[in-house]
Amino acid sequence: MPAMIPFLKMNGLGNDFMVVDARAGAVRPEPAVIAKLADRRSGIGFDQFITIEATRSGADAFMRIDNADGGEVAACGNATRCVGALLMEERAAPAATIETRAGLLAARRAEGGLISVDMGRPRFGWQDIPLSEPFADTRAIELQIGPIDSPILHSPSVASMGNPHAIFWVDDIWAYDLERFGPLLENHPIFPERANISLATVTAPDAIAMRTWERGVGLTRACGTAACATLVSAVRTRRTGRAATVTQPGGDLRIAWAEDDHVWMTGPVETEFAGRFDPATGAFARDAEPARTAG
Ligand SMILES: N[C@@H](CCC[C@H](N)C(=O)O)C(=O)O
Repeated sequence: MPAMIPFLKMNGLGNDFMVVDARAGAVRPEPAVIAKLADRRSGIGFDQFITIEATRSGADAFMRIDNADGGEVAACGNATRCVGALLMEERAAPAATIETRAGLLAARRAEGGLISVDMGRPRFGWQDIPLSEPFADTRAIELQIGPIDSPILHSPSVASMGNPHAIFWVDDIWAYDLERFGPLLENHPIFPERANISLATVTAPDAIAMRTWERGVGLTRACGTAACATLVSAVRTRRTGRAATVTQPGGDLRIAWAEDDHVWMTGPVETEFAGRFDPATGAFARDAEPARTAG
């Protein structure tokens, strides 16, 4: 009989996660098993596999993030809210600190049952994104797809929120086949670690609409770090003020770039169901009981 490990299925604005508590003992499925579990037809179906691990850093826990393709990455805004909500609920505390590969992130409860996370400082240097060649100004880099004299998409802003983002400013975010252009841009040689690709438009000085092709995932209903990267890029290019509602297909996030350079993200979390899985094979079963936890 395989050792079946409990998991929660959670989401932040429809950006969904399989969340595993590995604080009592390591749980580290092979990338192929994560990809199998992420499959929306035959598996549980999710964008990221999230592992909560013990840490000695002083934070409440370490959060490991694997994309649906099984590749480990450093940052995930929506999952940080979910894990923050779980840790706060567990401790009946108003705040939690989460260690990630992108740094220590603080989560706290906000009005209306929402969760706020300090996503840290954005970075804009070409080596920070990273890009494969120097660019002095990353507010609009030389990158285009389509005919040279009439490009379809061009001159994205780039930023790192612990992970690489490129934001193409367009008039209509639905006028482009992101499923077709996303993979081309994600894997463009200018991005040596690949990149998350967003289309964004400013709808008011404090409102942005956007959608994202996530590295290692594909089209998502929402991406927290992309929303943060887009707001700071909008400020740098004088498109918006320092706080805005960012609307994605899954709903709204409130993003604010504080004067101390930290980016705050506020939004909902939801727990969908609980289950058990075998990390060696990817076999899984959904619990009959509804999950009783955060969100
Ligand atoms: N959904 C996330 C981002 C997850 C990681 C991303 N796909 C990457 O590869 O960097 C979010 O909410 O930020």
